[in-house]
Amino acid sequence: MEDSHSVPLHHCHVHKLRANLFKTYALVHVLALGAIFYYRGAFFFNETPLKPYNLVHPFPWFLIFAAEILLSFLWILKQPMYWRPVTRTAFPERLPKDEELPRIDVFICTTDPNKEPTFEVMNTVVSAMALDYPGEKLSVYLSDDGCASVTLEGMKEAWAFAAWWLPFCRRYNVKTICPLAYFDQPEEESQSEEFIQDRNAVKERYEFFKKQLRSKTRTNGTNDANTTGPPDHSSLIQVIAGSSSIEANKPSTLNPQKLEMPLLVYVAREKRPSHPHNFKAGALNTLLRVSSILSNAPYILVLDCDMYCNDSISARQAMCFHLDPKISPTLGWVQYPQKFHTVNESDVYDSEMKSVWLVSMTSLYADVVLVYMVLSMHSCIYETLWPGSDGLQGPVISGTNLYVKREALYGIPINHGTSISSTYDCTSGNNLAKLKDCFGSSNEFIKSIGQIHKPKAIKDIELSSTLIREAQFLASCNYEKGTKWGEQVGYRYDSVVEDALTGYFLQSKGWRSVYLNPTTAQFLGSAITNLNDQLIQGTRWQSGLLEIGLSNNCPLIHSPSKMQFLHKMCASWVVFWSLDCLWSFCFATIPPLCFLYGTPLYPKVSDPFFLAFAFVFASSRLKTLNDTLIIGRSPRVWLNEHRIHLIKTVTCCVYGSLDCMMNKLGLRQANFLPTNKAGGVDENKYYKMGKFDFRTSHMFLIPLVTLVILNLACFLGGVARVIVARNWDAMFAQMFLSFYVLIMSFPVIEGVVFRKDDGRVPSLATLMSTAASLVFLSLGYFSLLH
Ligand SMILES: O=c1ccn([C@@H]2O[C@H](COP(=O)(O)OP(=O)(O)O[C@H]3O[C@H](CO)[C@@H](O)[C@H](O)[C@H]3O)[C@@H](O)[C@H]2O)c(=O)[nH]1
Ligand SMILES: [Mn+2]
Repeated sequence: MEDSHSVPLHHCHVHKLRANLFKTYALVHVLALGAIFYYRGAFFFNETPLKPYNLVHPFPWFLIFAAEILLSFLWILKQPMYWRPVTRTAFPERLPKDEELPRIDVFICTTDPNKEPTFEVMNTVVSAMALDYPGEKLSVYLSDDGCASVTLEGMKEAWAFAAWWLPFCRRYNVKTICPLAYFDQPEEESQSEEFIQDRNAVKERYEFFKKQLRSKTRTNGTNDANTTGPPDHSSLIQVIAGSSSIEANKPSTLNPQKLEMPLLVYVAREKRPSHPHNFKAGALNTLLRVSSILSNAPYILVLDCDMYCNDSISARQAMCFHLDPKISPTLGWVQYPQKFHTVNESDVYDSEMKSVWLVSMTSLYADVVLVYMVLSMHSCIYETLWPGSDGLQGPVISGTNLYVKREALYGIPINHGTSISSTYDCTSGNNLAKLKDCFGSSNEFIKSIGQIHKPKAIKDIELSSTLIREAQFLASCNYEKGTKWGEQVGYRYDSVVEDALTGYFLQSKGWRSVYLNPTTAQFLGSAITNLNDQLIQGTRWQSGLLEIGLSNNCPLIHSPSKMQFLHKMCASWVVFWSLDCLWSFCFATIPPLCFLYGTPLYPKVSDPFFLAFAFVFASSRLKTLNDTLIIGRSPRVWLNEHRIHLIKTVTCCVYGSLDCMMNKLGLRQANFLPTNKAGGVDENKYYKMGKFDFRTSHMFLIPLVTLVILNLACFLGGVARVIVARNWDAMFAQMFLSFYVLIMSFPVIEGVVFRKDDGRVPSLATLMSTAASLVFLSLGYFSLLH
């Protein structure tokens, strides 16, 4: 052990030059911001107004100024994200021997077999079992919130297939450990005879596995009582174990002497209509408790059912950080990015979320800044959020793909370190009573806390009926009553983005995290490739984030907090993201209306202030284009990312904020509608063609189409007016912006006017939006021309 620690297990590279370049760039933009504020402010204070002030109504000027101030405030909040960019590398080959590695529990959540196809979910399960980690130290738990028999049956099939798959992966050092992904790849050539034979045998077994699952889904997938009515069932926990029949026909080469299979456990917690079940957070907390009495690993890999382990090394990479004595006392989690295997080149919905995970650190020297000031409704978020926050105190929990420390989730204060077993000793009655108030009444659970770091061989667990009964008790819906689960212990319940809430809460307690983005994608998921689900998901996120922002958990005011001020700023920007809709609505309506009615809002081309706007516009466009090209994407991808952000800002941000307000006022209950991963051929056909699929609710279409029609009308009318009045100098900025907006909105215009297929914007939505834009036009007429 001594030896293995003399060389570092990981390396952290700080990009100082880039940070400095970025700061310089930001400074120039702040100066431009100052110029713009002066230009706007002078309107209210200057006795002899500069041109074109005498032409302008104070009301739109005031609104646009307010929008710019809000925008600048939000922009400032996120700046620290770029001040210390870092890149990390792990050296798993330097880890101590396998015997010295800690145990890992894998938690996978699924909820609805109709939306989350069982075969794909089981591929996630098998891929997690196949991680390159000692089998006796790995346990995989699946939480099935749907309590569907097809899922339980699927688990048994998965175990049986894993008994073939794992030895195959180990023997031939297979890197792509998800069977679905592996067998989708072209077959490797020039392999040994033995390999080819084994691969064919495993492939045959895989086809059988697939057939079994598909037929089970057809026969009982949708007929389950629990997937139709409200959930009402007791808890069901089963340790999946193989039978000897699966060994039949297995080639002897795939029967190694020393292969331990990981423990595999199916958990469906109790659900009753009268009890809130707190969605995924509730499911994860149940898994925390159930696993504590079975395997009780100190580290937990959390996965969504739609995210499989693509490569085998992630567990060892993560341990390079968790086992580094320098950082491990405060290290809460190691976060990997979410990458997707279902995205295509054009990726019209930016399903890949390039801005969050992908944009390479090499482009961190610049950012979108004042573009917001001039660029009507575009919220072009090309930032590198997670890599950047790693340079502060670490990325927030991002739902899936993280190796988190069990202690951190239990709310155990940092620095207990070695004394955890004595602090959580339940032999003293007084102590025990206190612990029960916090963690609930299970003695077994409380005993397990003190034993987190004690070695425990999973195979030694005596899977007695008493233990299973205890696990069922831990998974019952009354267990958390009167305890601190969901408030101080486990994942938090007060937001549907439980990941961000829990992450910020832990960071405020002093836990730190790291972001690891190795070249080979460690996890791959199925991205949402239809507009409707994108908008539903976006609305849920915005509602959940604002819920955090407007509560005591808001990172900016939460106290006491061990978050640095700069980190608090960035976290606050994330939770107030939905406020983008306020300024974007102003920008989407006021400049075009003023253009139509001949009211200039921006400096003349000949005015030096014009330069400030023009500089910001051009430099930020070039910067974001550069970001896209650097990660190897085409300019078309850049355009698409703008477009989808435009759409989401005027839909998800608006409805997310409304949803949050209604939750707060008690008019609505929080809801976590899982996204549909079953996307049929028909649903994906437009995505594959690189076209938008407007088959979504009118609620989403109307604000979007209204704004586009309004901008189109204003552009046409405004240009006519400029031609007549010959004031292009004063109106150039607005004319250019309207034109830019139209280019950006082209898919919507196409969906309204040109498309004839079923993915077009329905006529009713167009009609209602036209009526709404007429209202805006008349409002503009009365306020600007009267
Ligand atoms: O009542 C529920 C609802 C959802 N889930 C599971 O939660 C996961 C995420 O749900 P999904 O429909 O895939 O939502 P996404 O919007 O894709 O999830 C993102 O956003 C969530 C927060 O809203 C995070 O928890 C996720 O990790 C993150 O990937 C899935 O495995 C679901 O099966 C449950 O277990 N119980
Ligand atoms: Mn998902």
